[in-house]
Amino acid sequence: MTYSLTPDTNSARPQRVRFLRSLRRHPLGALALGLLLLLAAGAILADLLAPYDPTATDLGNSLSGPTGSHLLGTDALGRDLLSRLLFGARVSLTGTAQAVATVIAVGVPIGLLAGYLGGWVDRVAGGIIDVLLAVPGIVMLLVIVAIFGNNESVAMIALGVLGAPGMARVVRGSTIAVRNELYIKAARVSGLTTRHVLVNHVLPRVSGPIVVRASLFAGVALLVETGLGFLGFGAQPPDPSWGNMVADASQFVAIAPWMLVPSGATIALSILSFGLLGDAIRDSTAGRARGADRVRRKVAGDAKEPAATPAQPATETPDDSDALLRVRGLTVSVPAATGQADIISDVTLEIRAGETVGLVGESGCGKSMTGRAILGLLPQPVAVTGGRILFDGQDITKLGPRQLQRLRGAQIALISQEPVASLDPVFTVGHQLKEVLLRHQPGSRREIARAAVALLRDVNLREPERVMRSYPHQLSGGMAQRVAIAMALAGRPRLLVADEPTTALDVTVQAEILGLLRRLQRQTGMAVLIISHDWGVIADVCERAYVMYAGQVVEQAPVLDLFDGPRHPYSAGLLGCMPGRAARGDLLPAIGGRVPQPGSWPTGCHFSPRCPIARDDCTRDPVALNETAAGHASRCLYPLLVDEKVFSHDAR
Ligand SMILES: Nc1ncnc2c1ncn2[C@@H]1O[C@H](COP(=O)(O)OP(=O)(O)OP(=O)(O)O)[C@@H](O)[C@H]1O
Repeated sequence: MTYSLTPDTNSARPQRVRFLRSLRRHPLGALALGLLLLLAAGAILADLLAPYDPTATDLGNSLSGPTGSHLLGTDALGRDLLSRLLFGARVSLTGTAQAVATVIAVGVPIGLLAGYLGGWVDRVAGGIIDVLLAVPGIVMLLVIVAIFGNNESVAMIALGVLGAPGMARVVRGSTIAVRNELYIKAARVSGLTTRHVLVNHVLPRVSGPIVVRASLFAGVALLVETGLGFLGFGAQPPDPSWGNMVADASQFVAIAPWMLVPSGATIALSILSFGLLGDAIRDSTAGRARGADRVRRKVAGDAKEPAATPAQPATETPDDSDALLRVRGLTVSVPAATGQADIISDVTLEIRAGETVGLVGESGCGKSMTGRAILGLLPQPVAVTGGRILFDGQDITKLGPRQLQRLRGAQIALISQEPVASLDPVFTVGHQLKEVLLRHQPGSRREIARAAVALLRDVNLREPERVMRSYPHQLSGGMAQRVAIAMALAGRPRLLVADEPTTALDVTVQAEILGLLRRLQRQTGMAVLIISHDWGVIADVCERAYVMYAGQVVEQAPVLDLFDGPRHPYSAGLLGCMPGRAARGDLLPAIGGRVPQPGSWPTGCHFSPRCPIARDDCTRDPVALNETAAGHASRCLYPLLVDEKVFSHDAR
């Protein structure tokens, strides 16, 4: 069944209302908009409003100032200046509109694609922009006018093309900023096409700078149009344009200076109005951006550290033969001065269908990069440089962008630690949820809306209909995370990657979200990879866990085995740092030092410089991940020397 949903106009309306309201704080902007609308209306209704034929001469009444019958006076041939001004507006404003439309049509797509896609597209766009910027604009325009006779439309379109690099640069810069926002990544992960994400999510966010730039460019275009008219190009006498009216007036400026006032003042006021309007729009969009930042800061500021919760029984370690996801020897690198630096190295892990597996470690160990590699979402210039990621037998590292897009959302989905930031602030929850549902399942408008409400109910959101109508900033952190989970589930994924899903939430909400994930995992049978630095989260929901340190998996085991008997000093150290595991009255132990940066990993065991039981041979050769018991492996040469007391608070 095919159908289309009518766009959610709710989201556009508040923006318009906000802009109109903000004009109240910018009386000059409002005045400018009013004047421009008046001029446009005058041009459109010139046939009705003009008191005289603009070309009709009356030699007995030439060069008169303002009179009762000629409100703005007459020119040297006795033609009515008001009528000529109204008809001339058609020529001048049409030329301006042509240039502005061209600057938008050429500059915006180039800027969007360059900013969003980056890489070679950005480089090619940069080259085109540089070439266009090197062209001397006015000379080019005169050449074009000379070639195309007096076809002013061609000249104004050419002006638009010459102005496009400026627009492209503004759009590119704004797009790069928006591209890194979490909700754009979330939209990509949910399987939406690049075109859809660009048009529906990026474009609305960069529309402010586009309108500002277009408004300022309109002033320039009007100046150029009237300049061409003044030089005798474009509309030819007796037809009026504002430019040729100025040219006519300049011949009689000594004997009839008034004649210059109507056309000159109209041009000056119009250019000024475009500038003032641009300023007003800029102020209004800057206010909106500040508002969005405040919401984001509030969410981040409200975040509290989660607390530990009791462990659940672990299951047996699965064998890898039927694993849904098999990561084998994965290496991810970034270009560096010395060639390339590995960010993660030789990571091997697996997750079976229906299993919940944890990936735990300090900040900077490479957990998120592992998750992103699984989703095919590594940020440029980071890239997979070794190993395989087999999802249901298919190597993800070999897939092209389109195939990856089909996989994301439908097969593998993501939820992140910043739920509000992962939703587009411009659209209602309902709009975004329906958009993702529509991507994954056909259905009538009514069916999709019903499915969206059902999904929100599934994630325990009370009053789902009200939530559908809400904007992201109207949701609490917990509600936003439930919405993000609903969106991730919309494509019925077989694997869910949850990157720190509860870090930004307070303790009570964290427990609710973990409970929800457990229930959904049981109901849907999907596999879940939970990335966290918090053992409490791992213990609460995971059956097995992988401990990462400096880009490597250093230990893997069922969660209970890890808690009972870690076999790597790093895991032991991390577990020992948990407040709940220290003896009453004791200072908390700590692991001295820091995680080494990619490119400066030590030879041999990466953890050796911080390890209290390290020996000489630990720093000699790379250490392999060896099985210490069934389903339990450690990258340590002395796993049996490890116990939780290898660290003390003195290590600080
Ligand atoms: N875009 C990037 N380009 C180059 N290096 C990066 C980039 N993003 C992250 N890194 C580096 O990769 C390493 C691993 O980062 P990653 O985000 O995977 O760590 P993490 O364990 O998930 O930590 P956190 O919990 O803080 O996100 C870090 O040393 C980081 O500096």
